[in-house]
Amino acid sequence: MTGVAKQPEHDQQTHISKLSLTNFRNYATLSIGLDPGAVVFSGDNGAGKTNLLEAISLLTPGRGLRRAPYADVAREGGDGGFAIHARLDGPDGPVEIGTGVAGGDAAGESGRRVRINGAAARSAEDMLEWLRVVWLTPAMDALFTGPAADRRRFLDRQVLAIDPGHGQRALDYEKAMRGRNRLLAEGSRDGAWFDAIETQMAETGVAIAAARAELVRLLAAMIDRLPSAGPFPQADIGLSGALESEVGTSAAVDVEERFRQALAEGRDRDRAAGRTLDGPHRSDLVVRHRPKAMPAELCSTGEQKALLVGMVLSHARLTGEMSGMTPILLLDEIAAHLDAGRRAALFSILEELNCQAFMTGTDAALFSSLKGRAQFLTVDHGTVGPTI
Ligand SMILES: Nc1ncnc2c1ncn2[C@@H]1O[C@H](COP(=O)(O)OP(=O)(O)OP(=O)(O)O)[C@@H](O)[C@H]1O
Repeated sequence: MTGVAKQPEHDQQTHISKLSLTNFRNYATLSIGLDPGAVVFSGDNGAGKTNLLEAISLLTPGRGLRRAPYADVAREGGDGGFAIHARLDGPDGPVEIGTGVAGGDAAGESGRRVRINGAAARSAEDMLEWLRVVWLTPAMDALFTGPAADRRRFLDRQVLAIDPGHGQRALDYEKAMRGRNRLLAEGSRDGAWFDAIETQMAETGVAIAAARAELVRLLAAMIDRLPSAGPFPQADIGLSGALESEVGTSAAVDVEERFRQALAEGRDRDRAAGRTLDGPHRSDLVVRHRPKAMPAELCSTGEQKALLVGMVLSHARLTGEMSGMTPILLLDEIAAHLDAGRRAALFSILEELNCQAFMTGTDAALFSSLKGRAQFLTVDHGTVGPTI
């Protein structure tokens, strides 16, 4: 344990009141005070707006919203390390979270450190006891049309927000599967090794499928709460994986046994393919635009964006309800993709969610309806100050 008090258990807003960066991307040093509610970062292309959101996204486990190697995150010309420090203000008083990679850690890949109130955290997952962060970036615009791996990642990040053990489960499954793939590539016929690995894969794989199926069930119910003729359309969501559909109808032990048998029976086929062909690493998130009764990938760019915003806002609501912590939202380049009506609708939903929401854009004017209701900051190549 970290030796710090547990998370607050009531639904109240936690917000970042101060963010400090050292050698992070294009920031040598930065320290800014932040308001609760909406915060708008505006500035030219390449000024460092997304970098600020990325820093905040690294206050959760994982590689942040760009999924960048730490060596890329550390400032060019620095000592190879970086640090992010946030002061959180919430119902239980201030909490200090620090994370980063020490300078001189050549590859920067040995893992970043996390400190909570000055004490070393056991793992990055400990940060989830204090804050939840939900993001939407332009890179996600291709979520419905891009590779299934991106949708699985999107899904798993959402599961993580309601079930912090999911990250470890996914790592354990990956590790076991890589072991099996190595055996397949070697042409091994060592039945005992295969049996041991496949038992592990069945156990972790079914747990992953069950967690995803539960998330989809909860998220679907939350999406149903979006107004039916609103600016962010309702979506029908489901999972394509066989395991995910089985876990809803059979006992986990039976599904586990069937998956273990399927893996054992599929050894020859997988040996020929050179990799494991069945399992939760192949399943997909299937999304349909409900009002149009159409697969999301066939919808227009704007329709896909509106669907995505609806799903992300529903996920934020779900995270708040499940964790008891109102999540912090990161909405990169959000205004550019939404018409004035949808922007206004988004801003009022953010107010209703009562969350701290960071939004970026090159043009602060797109956020002018938030004047007096948001903090406006101008980002200028390594510095951040109030927008005049
Ligand atoms: N490791 C690094 N060290 C120094 N500078 C970096 C590093 N990584 C990225 N940058 C710089 O950060 C800037 C990009 O910042 P960012 O992506 O936050 O811009 P932005 O304001 O969101 O721009 P846009 O409006 O174009 O999306 C670029 O100038 C890039 O060269």
